[in-house]
Amino acid sequence: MIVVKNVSKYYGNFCALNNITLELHNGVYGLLAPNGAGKTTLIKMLATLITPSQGEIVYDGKNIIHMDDEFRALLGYLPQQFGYYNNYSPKQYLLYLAALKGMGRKDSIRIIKELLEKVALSEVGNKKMKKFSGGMIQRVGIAQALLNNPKVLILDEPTAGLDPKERARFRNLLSELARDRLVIVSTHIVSDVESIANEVIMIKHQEVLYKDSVENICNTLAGHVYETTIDYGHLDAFRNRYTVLLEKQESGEMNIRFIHKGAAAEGWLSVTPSLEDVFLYEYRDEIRMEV
Ligand SMILES: Nc1ncnc2c1ncn2[C@@H]1O[C@H](COP(=O)(O)OP(=O)(O)OP(=O)(O)O)[C@@H](O)[C@H]1O
Repeated sequence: MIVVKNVSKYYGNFCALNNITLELHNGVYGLLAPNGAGKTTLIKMLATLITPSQGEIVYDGKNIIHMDDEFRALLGYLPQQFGYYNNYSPKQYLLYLAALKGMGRKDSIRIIKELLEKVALSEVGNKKMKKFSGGMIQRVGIAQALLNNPKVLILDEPTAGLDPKERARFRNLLSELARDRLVIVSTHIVSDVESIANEVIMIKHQEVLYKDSVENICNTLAGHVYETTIDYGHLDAFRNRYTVLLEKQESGEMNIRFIHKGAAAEGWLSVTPSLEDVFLYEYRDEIRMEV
């Protein structure tokens, strides 16, 4: 079990994370927030690549910084951009990394064979990676993070650049991997974690906004999400009055999904909130700034 205890991180005077406290057990945790919210900062602290300015992170009661190599032996980490050699095959690359980790050659060959099967790359194990798709490269990245059969697997934006089919395959792989370990996946894409995360952690204004099941997070908007159809001409007024989540034009009219916390008007259909609704609502200011 990992406990993040009152952790803050400053870059100079800039506070990237403020007083974060989290308890993490086996299973998949989705770390979900827009770009710049501090996901990578938290993940790098969990991977001992940077140290908290305040507070501490403990694994089974021991500070992970003091554990040093003992913690890194338990850790598998896939950074946002991982370095690999185009001219290597997955087998060559993984053998090279295994040697760096001090693993014996015979064991490495056996483990790499199993890992390539797990990430469905056995057939291309000897092919140079320069012809691989983004999804295939990410699967090599996961294989390298699994080399030491880690108890804690941390993946930073692992689905960036993947197409929907590769994303789906990736989700299935993650659920399987989380059966007997703690998996933390950071993403700004709701659908990456919605169906597989046991809990979703959302960060806002440098603090933990939610750490809960998808269902409970969705329930924070229960009774407040509606759909309706309006004339195109009323759109601006509607946008000014309500928090619009989605707009879809259909035969000259606008289908709108929106939030309202007061009484409903006639013609509004109350709908079940989704995680996407919560994401769009909670990060509406950040998202507007990005557009
Ligand atoms: N080394 C650094 N020095 C100064 N500021 C930094 C540093 N690293 C990150 N930041 C700032 O801290 C904030 C959080 O960054 P972080 O990379 O953790 O966010 P993120 O949620 O992972 O976003 P992204 O997915 O874009 O990396 C951002 O405002 C970023 O500009």
